[in-house]
Amino acid sequence: MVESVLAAHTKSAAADPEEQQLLNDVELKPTSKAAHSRAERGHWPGVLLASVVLALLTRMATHRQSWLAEHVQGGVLLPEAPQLSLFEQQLAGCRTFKAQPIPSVDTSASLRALDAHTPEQRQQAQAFTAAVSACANFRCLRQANKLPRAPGQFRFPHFMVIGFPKCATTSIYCHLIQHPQVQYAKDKESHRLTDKCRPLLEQCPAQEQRDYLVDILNMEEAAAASFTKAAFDGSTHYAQEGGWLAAQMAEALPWVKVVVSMRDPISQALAMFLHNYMHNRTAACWETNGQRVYTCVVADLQAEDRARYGPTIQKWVEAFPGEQLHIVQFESLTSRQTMGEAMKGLKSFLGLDPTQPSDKLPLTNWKHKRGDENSVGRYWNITRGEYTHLVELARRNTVEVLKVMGSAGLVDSKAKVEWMRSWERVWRNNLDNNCEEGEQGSCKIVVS
Ligand SMILES: Nc1ncnc2c1ncn2[C@@H]1O[C@H](COP(=O)(O)OS(=O)(=O)O)[C@@H](OP(=O)(O)O)[C@H]1O
Repeated sequence: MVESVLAAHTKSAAADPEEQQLLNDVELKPTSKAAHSRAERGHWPGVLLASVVLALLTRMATHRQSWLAEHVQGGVLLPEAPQLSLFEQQLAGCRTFKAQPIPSVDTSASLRALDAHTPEQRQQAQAFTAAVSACANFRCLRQANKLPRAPGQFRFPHFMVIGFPKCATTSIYCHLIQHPQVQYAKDKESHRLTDKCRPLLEQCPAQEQRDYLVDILNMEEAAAASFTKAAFDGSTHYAQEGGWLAAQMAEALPWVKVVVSMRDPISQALAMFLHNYMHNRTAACWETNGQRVYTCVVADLQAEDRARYGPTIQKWVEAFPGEQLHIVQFESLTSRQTMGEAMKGLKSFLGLDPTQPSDKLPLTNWKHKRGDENSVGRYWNITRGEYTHLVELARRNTVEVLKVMGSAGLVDSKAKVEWMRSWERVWRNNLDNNCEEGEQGSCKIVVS
C-alpha cells in the first residue's frame, strides 16, 4: 500500500521535467547484497564488537583502580597535575572515542604572516587590530571591519559553522581548531545569537554582545595574534533559525562566511532523535506510538526547521551572496574516500591553507552504533513500508533543497546528481540489506 502511494508521489513529483531528469540520472542499481536477510548473515560482527567493548571496559576498570590507588589517600583527593591550558582542554574535548593523544599545534604559526609585511602593511595591520579589538558590540565591529587589512589578517569573526545538528559539526570544529590559521572559539555550541539576541542582533543587550565577542569568539587571543587567525562560532541551531537569523546576521556581520553541513534527512532525524533520547528528552510521538520512531521521523522530515532543509536554506541563500556560503554533504565529509577533498574544499572556501592540519576529519560526538544489538539507536526497527515512505519524503526534501542550492549557483547539475546519488545509496543499502521483503517486512535501519 505505502509503496503504491509512493509510486503515485514519485509520479506527481516527476511532473517537473527538471526533477524527472534528476531522478532519472540518479537511479541506482540494487546493491550486491540485496535480499539477504540479516538472519542469514549471522551475528559475528556483533560478537566481535561485544568482545572489543568488554576488553575496553575491563581496561577502563583496571585503570580507574590504579588511578584511585595513586590519587586518593585516606579519602583525600590529591590535586591532579598538570593542568591543561584552555586550548588543550578544547583539543581534549575533541579526542575521538578511540582516545587519540592530543595533537600538538603551532599556535604562533599564523603570526609569520606579519614578518613579510612592508612598513605600510604593518601600520595597516596595527590600525585594523586596534580598531577591532576596541569593539564591544556588533555595530562597532561592522565599522571597524571596513578598514583595510594587511595580508594574512582576517575580519573578525571570519566565519560561522551553523549546522545542521548531527551533521559532524563537532568534528569540523575539532579539525579546524587544530589549524594554525584558526582562532579556536571558547565554546563549540554557544548558541548565543539564538538564545540571547533574538530577534534583533544589534539590539541584543550590551553585556551579551560584549560577552559574545570576548567569551565565545575569543577576541583577546585573536587580537593578540593581530587577527591572523580566523575566528568563528560553531553553533548548530543557527541554521535552523535562519527564518530570522540569516537576515540579521547578514545585516550585523555582512562579511562572514557561512558553513553548512547536511546529512541524509532520515539519518539526521534519527540521530537527532537519539541525541534527545539520550538526554531524556523523549518526544511525545515516541511515547504515544509504542516507542516506535517512524512517526517522529515523519514529523521531522516535514518540519521546515528540521530535516526539511529547503525552506531554511532558502533564507540563508536570500541573505548571503553565493560566494559566502559553503554547503557540504555529511556523507562526503565522512567517507574515507572523499573526506580529504571535502575538507580541502571547505578550507579553501575559508581562505585557509587547505593542507593544514591534515586531510582527516576526526570522529567525535559518536552516538550511533554504541551499545549492544538491542540498545536504542544501534539500529531502528520499522517496517519496509514505513521506511519506503520516509525515503519518499526525504527524496522530495532533497529535490527541494538542491533546487534552492542550484538557484544560488552552489551546485551545478552534475553536483546535484552526485549529491542525490549519495543519499539514494544510504536508502538503497537499508532497503536491500537491512529490510525483509514485503510491506510489513521488518527493517533494522542504520544511519549514514
Ligand atoms: N568522521 C566521522 N565519520 C562518521 N561520522 C561522524 C564523523 N564525525 C562525526 N560523525 C557523526 O556526526 C554526528 C554528530 O554530529 P554533530 O557533532 O554535528 O552533532 S551535534 O549536533 O553537535 O550534537 C554523530 O552521528 P551519530 O553517531 O549518528 O549521532 C557522529 O557519529
